[in-house]
Amino acid sequence: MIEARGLTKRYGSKMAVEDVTFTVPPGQVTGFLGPNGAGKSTTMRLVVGLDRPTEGSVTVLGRSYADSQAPLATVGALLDAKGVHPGRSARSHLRALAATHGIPDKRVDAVLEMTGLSSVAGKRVGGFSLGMGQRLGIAAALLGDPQVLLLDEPVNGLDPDGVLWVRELVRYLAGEGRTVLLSSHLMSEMAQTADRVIVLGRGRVVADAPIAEFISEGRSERVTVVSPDAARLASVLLGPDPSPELQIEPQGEERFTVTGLSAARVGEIAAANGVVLHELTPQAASLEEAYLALTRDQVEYQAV
Ligand SMILES: Nc1ncnc2c1ncn2[C@@H]1O[C@H](COP(=O)(O)OP(=O)(O)OP(=O)(O)O)[C@@H](O)[C@H]1O
Repeated sequence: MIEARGLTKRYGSKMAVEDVTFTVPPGQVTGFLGPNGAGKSTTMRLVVGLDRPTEGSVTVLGRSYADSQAPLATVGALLDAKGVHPGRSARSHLRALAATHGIPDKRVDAVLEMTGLSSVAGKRVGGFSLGMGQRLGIAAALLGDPQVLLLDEPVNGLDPDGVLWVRELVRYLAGEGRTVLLSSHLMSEMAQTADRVIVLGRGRVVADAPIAEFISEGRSERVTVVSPDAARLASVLLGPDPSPELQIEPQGEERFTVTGLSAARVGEIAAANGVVLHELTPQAASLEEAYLALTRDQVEYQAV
């Protein structure tokens, strides 16, 4: 469990994180989302004590990280995969890290195996691809067999197999009762990995909810309709006095989308009016749509 209460971090006049309060529960994967510069990395650094909050507090398993007796066994973090000496091998990097934290060498071999790096463990890290570097960062995060994992953009640079591997790994770890906080800009991946999401915008929490609730909130159902009699059906659906929630967007001569009516209702109205339907497809809202709608006004660096 991670608990942030009124967490605030100012760099000079720049407010990176402002009055952030959230709980990351154990046994689940929590996605951490937000536009560039929203404050995700700063928050993660505050969790592991790499930075001190200007105000507020954050605890991991009920204690501040600085008070932790065995920090690597409490929190495993992937925050910057580049912080490794390029001349060292993957194994010697992990062994050095293990030695300074009193972790036995056999755990190094176990995490090399878990992250698929056993065959390249003796190679210089400087020659690693971006994806191999990410795997090594994840191996280091797992070294202390931690109860809490913080992974900042873990799938960055991974190929599709690697992305799937991270998804299965974090789901497995959460299934064991661990706390997992994961940031990513890949929304489709996040939708398949996370149980809940916390969204930051300009340093503040703008959403904190189970993923299904976050996706469905405030978004009405959308239905794609294809009919050889599309124009007539559209005007029947609208009726003489259309409600403001009902929207019809033409997409060519025979196709349109309806917002504000269920697929069942559209089908019933079509049947009652003798309109032939070739397609009637409810469109599920996506995490990406929900995220973009929420963060439209929260973007710090916007292209003009
Ligand atoms: N050491 C620092 N000194 C000054 N400003 C900083 C520092 N670290 C972060 N910031 C600023 O704080 C804000 C939040 O940055 P942060 O890196 O936490 O965002 P982020 O959500 O992780 O973004 P990204 O998705 O781009 O990684 C940004 O405006 C950033 O420029």
